[in-house]
Amino acid sequence: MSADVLVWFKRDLRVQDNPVLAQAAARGGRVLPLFIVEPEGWAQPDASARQWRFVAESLGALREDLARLGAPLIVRVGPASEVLAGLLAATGIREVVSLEETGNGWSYARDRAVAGMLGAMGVAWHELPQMGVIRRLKGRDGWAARRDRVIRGAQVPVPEAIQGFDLDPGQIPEARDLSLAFDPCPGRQKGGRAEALGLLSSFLETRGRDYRRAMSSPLEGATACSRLSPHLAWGTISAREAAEAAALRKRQAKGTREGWSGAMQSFEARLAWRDHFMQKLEDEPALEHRCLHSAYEGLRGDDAVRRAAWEAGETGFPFVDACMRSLNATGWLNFRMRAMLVSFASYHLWLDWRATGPHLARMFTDYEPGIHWSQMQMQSGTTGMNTVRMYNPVKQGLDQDPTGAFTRHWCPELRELPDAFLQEPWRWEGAGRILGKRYPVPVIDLVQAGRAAREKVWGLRHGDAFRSEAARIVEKHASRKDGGAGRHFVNDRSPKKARRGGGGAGQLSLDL
Ligand SMILES: Cc1cc2nc3c(=O)[nH]c(=O)nc-3n(C[C@H](O)[C@H](O)[C@H](O)COP(=O)(O)OP(=O)(O)OC[C@H]3O[C@@H](n4cnc5c(N)ncnc54)[C@H](O)[C@@H]3O)c2cc1C
Repeated sequence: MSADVLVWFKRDLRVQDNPVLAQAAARGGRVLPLFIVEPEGWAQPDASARQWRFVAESLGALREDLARLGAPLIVRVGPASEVLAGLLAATGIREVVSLEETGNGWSYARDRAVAGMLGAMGVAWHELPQMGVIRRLKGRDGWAARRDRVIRGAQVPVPEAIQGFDLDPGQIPEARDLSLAFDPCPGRQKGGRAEALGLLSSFLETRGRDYRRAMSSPLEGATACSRLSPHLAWGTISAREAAEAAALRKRQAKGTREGWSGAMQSFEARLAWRDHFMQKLEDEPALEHRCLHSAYEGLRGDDAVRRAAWEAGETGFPFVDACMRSLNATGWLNFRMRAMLVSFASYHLWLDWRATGPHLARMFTDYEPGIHWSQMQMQSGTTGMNTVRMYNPVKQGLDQDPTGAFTRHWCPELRELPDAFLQEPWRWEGAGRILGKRYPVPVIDLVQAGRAAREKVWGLRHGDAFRSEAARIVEKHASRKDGGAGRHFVNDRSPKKARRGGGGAGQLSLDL
């Protein structure tokens, strides 16, 4: 029997490889494709105008794609429960279908409220699995193989046509309509399916060849990385589409010596990390707010002055400042530079990851709660199971920006500094002309702050109680050797101790 269905688009803003749309169309009745702009969600501390603008562009493109199928996207502004209740009452629809969302705490609470409301109305809500993340997972054993099966599976075909409802499509609001704070981002990536496809093909045709070598360079990484992250975060392209294209590229490159094979292998691995980290938040939503290992609770605090300097790219450490200014202006940074910004804030500035995480979340156009909060904790050393990695920003600057071109571009105040002193201007004889005048004096003493952090962190990583809690965390969240390659597909634990079931109390990797 055919039935009318409301399709609630969330972070799956595409018609291709979209099981939600396909399922609704298969019911044979009319389809109401809906996106709800929830002002309360956009008022959360992790949301920003740059993210909204990306979403708004993606909604415009989705609206056109859906219109071609026969039913343009309906956009409504308001609390999800109210919008859904109103449309369901007006149309008589009795079924809602959406993807399972692994979002922040706010969206989790919103979904529970919606489930209660739909249940009370007697409306069925079908939430479909979102690719590699598995809801109500019993344990990590076998997870990677299950994830791989979904990602390597066939794409879901686009429905040939859908029949919609005669409703006002509604305006896609501007950032100012949502009272979002001023957020200039001249280098922001654009939203929309065509942008995603363009990035995928240029990555696979040319840009990705040097992926392995160049991904950690602040200059080259912006070109050599896929730049698909905001598109994957908002679903203008599916992870399965990206993985399938990468696998095809790998097959085409077989036998050639062009480096594509290795590049694609690394790219596929990162697509798997995406699901792996999102699975952690799915399994433990509290990790957005609480240290995974309780021993780290209350260890650090907030310091408004240090945090403001860090957020503005005014810490007096040129490479840190260049990375932050670049992020603020473009909405993107490569993995290593993100990790260094967090490590510097958490260890040298001794700031709690919950104080620094919201700024980074807002600055990332690609903000994806499951990756973000897992990584914030990992790079702050609060998981209890990962190698503690403290980056030295001077060494990182010298290693990753050997010519100083990136640092000078984002910190033009330092242009005249000789290369040898660019990352440590305080050591230069002419420092008095610049420091405290055009460029800040360092906010901390790097050596002392590093030593103090090391001692505090070391002091905690001992004892049976620490180890038994760490072992529980490894059991629940760590990768297993079951992804097909016979090894951990992501190195997400301290290897020695974890292997013995002790939970990785040992390693402190210093980058000094
Ligand atoms: C503190 C911190 C916060 C982060 N927050 C986010 C976030 O909010 N959203 C986000 O998409 N990524 C986040 N990352 C991971 C990573 O930095 C970005 O995914 C990557 O830089 C995006 O660029 P790209 O699309 O060109 O990546 P590529 O290198 O081309 O990788 C392809 C895709 O794989 C996934 N991926 C890549 N690296 C990782 C990783 N280390 N962990 C999980 N997935 C990965 C992403 O979906 C990415 O788009 C964070 C990393 C750190 C250290």
